[in-house]
Amino acid sequence: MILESLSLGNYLDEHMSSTTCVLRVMKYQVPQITEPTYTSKAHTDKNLITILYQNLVDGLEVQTKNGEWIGVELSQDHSFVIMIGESFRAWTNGRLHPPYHRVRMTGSEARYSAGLFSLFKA
Ligand SMILES: O=C(O)CCC(=O)C(=O)O
Ligand SMILES: [Fe+2]
Repeated sequence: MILESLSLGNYLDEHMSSTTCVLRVMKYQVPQITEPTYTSKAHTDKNLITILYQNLVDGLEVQTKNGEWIGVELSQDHSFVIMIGESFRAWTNGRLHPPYHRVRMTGSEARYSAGLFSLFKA
């Protein structure tokens, strides 16, 4: 869909055959202090596209263009967040921008998330 919107639909097969995916499951421990803690530093992903799933405990924050951090609120419990990474920015000659994001932990429950990271084959 992204490629089609950039009139790059003809490159879809080439794209699919030159990329691979890594699935990573993450656990964020309950913070030891009562204030909210940032358990992942603000970053952009370096791969092509990331598909994220967070299980029950929210915490993902994304930075807007004017520098404001907003918590990602999903419309339904079992929704996915899709973000592009730096490789996709390079691949589209800077037409799309990967978002800075981080994870903010509050409360008393550990947080689990799963990320499917697509990247160019080595
Ligand atoms: O756990 C999350 O929701 C975000 C993880 C993340 O940003 C990453 O692994 O690059
Ligand atoms: Fe990330």
